[in-house]
Amino acid sequence: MTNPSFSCGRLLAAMRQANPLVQCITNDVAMNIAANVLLAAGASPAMVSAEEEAGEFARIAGAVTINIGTLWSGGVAGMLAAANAANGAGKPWVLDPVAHYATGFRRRVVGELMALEPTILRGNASEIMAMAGEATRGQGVDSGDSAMAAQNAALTLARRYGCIVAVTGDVDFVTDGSRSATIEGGSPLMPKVTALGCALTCLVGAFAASTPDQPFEATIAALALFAVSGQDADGHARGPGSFQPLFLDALSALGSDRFDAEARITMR
Ligand SMILES: Nc1ncnc2c1ncn2[C@@H]1O[C@H](COP(=O)(O)OP(=O)(O)O)[C@@H](O)[C@H]1O
Ligand SMILES: Cc1ncsc1CCOP(=O)(O)O
Ligand SMILES: [Mg+2]
Repeated sequence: MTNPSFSCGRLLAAMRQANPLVQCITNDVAMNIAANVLLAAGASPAMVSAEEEAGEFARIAGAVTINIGTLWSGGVAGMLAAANAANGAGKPWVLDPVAHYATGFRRRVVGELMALEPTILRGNASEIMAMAGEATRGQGVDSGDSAMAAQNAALTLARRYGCIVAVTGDVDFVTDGSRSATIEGGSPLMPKVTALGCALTCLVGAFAASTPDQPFEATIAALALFAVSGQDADGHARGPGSFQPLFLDALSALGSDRFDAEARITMR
């Protein structure tokens, strides 16, 4: 167990300097908070999902993120077009398989998207465990499992699909199948604010866009930024309602030096 050999503060500074354009194909619940999270952190979000333009836009974006939270049949072609275009242009893309275990439609679409080999898969513990074929206690979009319990599933998926897997919860876990890291921090109020996980998936896209050669490190930095900012907001929040604006303020206020000092990352 060691400290990371890279600086999250430097990755944050690089991301802010690049102000990367991130194409977010996300769900109807997450649209607003995800865009605000990216703006507060220092990236440039664009919610572009229609079949007619999703592929064309992916070629000019720095990264694409795809989230199936409010899946409907008319949305699938745009997701596939964006993922294919990202692959064709050598851009990283991130998949968030929200509640994929709940219905056959979701399972089928996630299967089609996984076949296109996302750079990074980000889900809560129940989603990651179910994707590896394990029994879970997830209920709809909410996890019923701890991220610690999902570590083996994350390793299995990273090796099977050759991607980075990020599983979030009270403690986050990131792996590329050989290297792994845990990230501590955050707040118990975070799962009480809807779509924060979806917003985090978009933020992973922002870091991957500015550091495309290091998707493992980029993913850790994004999760650590949420962990430190969540902890900062928790100290002042009175509940989930006041937490959300405090969290946006904390994301934008965090400087690189304090980020490096406060991030609790352990390489395993
Ligand atoms: N009990 C908790 N304590 C601290 N942070 C948490 C807790 N649960 C979730 N988080 C944080 O909330 C964010 C969203 O994660 P999660 O709730 O697992 O995703 P989702 O919203 O997709 O279910 C992550 O940054 C995660 O670390
Ligand atoms: C409530 C809800 N219903 C469909 S998507 C969604 C948001 C889920 O957000 P998260 O996965 O970040 O909890
Ligand atoms: Mg989620």
